[in-house]
Amino acid sequence: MFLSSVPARVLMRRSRSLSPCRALQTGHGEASRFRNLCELEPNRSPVLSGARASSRSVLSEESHMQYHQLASRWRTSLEGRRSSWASLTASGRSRGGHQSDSHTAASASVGLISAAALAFCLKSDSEDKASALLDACRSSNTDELSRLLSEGTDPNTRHRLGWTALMVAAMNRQHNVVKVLLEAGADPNLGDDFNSVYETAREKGVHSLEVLVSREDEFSSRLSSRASFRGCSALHYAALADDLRTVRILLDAGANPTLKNELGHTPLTYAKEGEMLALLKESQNAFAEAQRKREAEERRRFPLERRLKEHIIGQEGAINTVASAIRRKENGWYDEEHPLVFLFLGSSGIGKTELAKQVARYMHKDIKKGFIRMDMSEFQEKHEVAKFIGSPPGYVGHEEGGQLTKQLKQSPNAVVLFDEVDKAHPDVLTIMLQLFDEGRLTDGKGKTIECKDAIFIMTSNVASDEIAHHALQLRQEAQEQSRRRLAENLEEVQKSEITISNTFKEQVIRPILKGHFRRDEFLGRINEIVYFLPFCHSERIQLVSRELNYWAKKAKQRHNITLLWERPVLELLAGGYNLHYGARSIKHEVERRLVNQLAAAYEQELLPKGCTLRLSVEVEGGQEVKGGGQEVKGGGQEVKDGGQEVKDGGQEVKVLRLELVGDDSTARTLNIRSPLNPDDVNYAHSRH
Ligand SMILES: Nc1ncnc2c1ncn2[C@@H]1O[C@H](COP(=O)(O)OP(=O)(O)OP(=O)(O)O)[C@@H](O)[C@H]1O
Repeated sequence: MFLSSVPARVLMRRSRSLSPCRALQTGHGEASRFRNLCELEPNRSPVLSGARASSRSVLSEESHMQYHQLASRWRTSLEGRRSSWASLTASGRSRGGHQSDSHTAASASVGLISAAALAFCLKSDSEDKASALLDACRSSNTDELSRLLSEGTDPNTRHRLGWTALMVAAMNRQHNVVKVLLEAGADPNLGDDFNSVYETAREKGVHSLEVLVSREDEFSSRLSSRASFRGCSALHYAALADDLRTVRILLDAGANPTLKNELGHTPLTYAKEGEMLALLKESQNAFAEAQRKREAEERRRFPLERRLKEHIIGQEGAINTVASAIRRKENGWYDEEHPLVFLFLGSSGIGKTELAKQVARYMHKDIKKGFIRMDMSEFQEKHEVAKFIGSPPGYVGHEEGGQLTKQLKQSPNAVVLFDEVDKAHPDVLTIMLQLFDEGRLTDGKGKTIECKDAIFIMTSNVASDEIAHHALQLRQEAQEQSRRRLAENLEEVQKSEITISNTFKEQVIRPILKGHFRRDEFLGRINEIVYFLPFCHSERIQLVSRELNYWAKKAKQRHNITLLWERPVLELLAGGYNLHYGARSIKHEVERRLVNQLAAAYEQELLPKGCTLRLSVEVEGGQEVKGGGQEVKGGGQEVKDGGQEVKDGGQEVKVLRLELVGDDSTARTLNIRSPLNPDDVNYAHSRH
């Protein structure tokens, strides 16, 4: 069945004359430069001489016979389909403006078909233009190219198999075409999506011969069918084509010579000796230096601490420790033989994972590739070691590889999070120790992955109660000290950073860690133990604020509803804080008290589109708690940990009320019925 989709031209191909790229392969021992690009065929250049890559080499004699028979059928059927569409389109066009009344019913159905045909035509028109543009690039038809561009055809047009027009021009040494495309706004730094012929055929679900023929006819016949070209830029292709002029034009237009393709090679790897090599080397160094300076300047102007604080509330000590260690690494003040290793300690939901993610986002713009997360509770049993780094040959799962090694192989400089490391089996810890010590890891297949540039972050809740208790104690002492000094603003005292003492670390935390991990050398390989503290009152208020802003944005975007609130609302919701669940308890409290009500009100159609809702706090029984935007002092009203209601004097229960604000600023309390009890009209005033 597959064979029927093979174009006839596959069968008609003749050998091509020797390409000008032959020198690349034969001259001056250059072939070794290209070796890595041909992973599947070592020692062969991705640039071939003559027709070596032609489909003939793929086609066996037997297949030839089959194709001869099947190709004519395939062509007839395709042509049949094309002509029926063409006649449909023609009838659709000729009918326009000439419809007679007597044919209304018939023409309605024909009109429908015409519309479909027209849509088909419009789509195929833009596809035609794209393919005409690619053709014009390959044949150096600059007049046709300019015409197509002036008609609005995208200069970054891609072939359906992945390459761009600029790549076609660069590979075919068409420097005039390259110039026209760049002037029209073509991006010189786009990467090719084309893999090898076989991989691309698999990914696109088409026959490999069809891919091979397209690649040869519509891109270049001088490239290996087996090598992977994914990630190659126009500059890579210009270097492969040994076209110095095009390389210069691309560099002048801002092409990045440090861009690596999927095999990790810059264009320089594919340059022959001489002027091209010197030019690419020089521009690669200059580009890297300029980039380094830009990044250093950006780091100075916008330090890591500031970036982290934009996303993380509180945890100043943790942020400063991590940012300092990363600054040492970035500026070359670190031990290059070992990767950076952190242990994040603290209770649940206080930002350990969030900080690791933000570090990954800072180090690698692409967080998907730059962040690896391993849930260590999945490696509690001895036999689960195999899942971690892969099974040895002959064992089940050998082919699959290990969860860690598979990901590390793809990004050896990633930020790796080992969540709940205390749950891992001691044998897994032994592997981690080797990883931290040597900066490399050998997988089940015996392949070694170098990862000295990775950053490893372990998290654990071990000793979290002790840390939380110690922090609360320190805060209380700071408050009392402040009171003694007759400090007016207790909020400031709460905000001020408290520092975990070395005595506490050595005398309380270290023995707990030692008792748990049982290995001094494991703890010895950790560069920094980072302490995460429970949130103080002002931080809880910030967490609530952030959460409310999140929901207000959603309400606006989804339902055009404006949410307004004042300080007592923040205080009320901050009361839901639970020491053991951290920021998660605040999220939960906002959902429980506010979002549930909003959803019920919406369902009961109490929220007109574009309305304004004011949130307020009411003491059960009817009296509103006035905030008036005034600061409520943190020390005055104690907010209890443990998710209990805020009670004043142990009697009053405060509830969240939703009011609809009219155009004349009058407010009307919403009567939301309990979803569980439709008759309960006092839902808004009852506790959930
Ligand atoms: N300090 C913080 N600042 C802002 N958001 C936070 C902070 N701490 C936690 N959060 C939010 O709370 C949620 C849980 O946080 P996170 O995953 O970082 O917790 P954790 O400390 O790693 O806890 P666990 O040990 O349970 O994994 C996340 O949505 C996160 O954005």
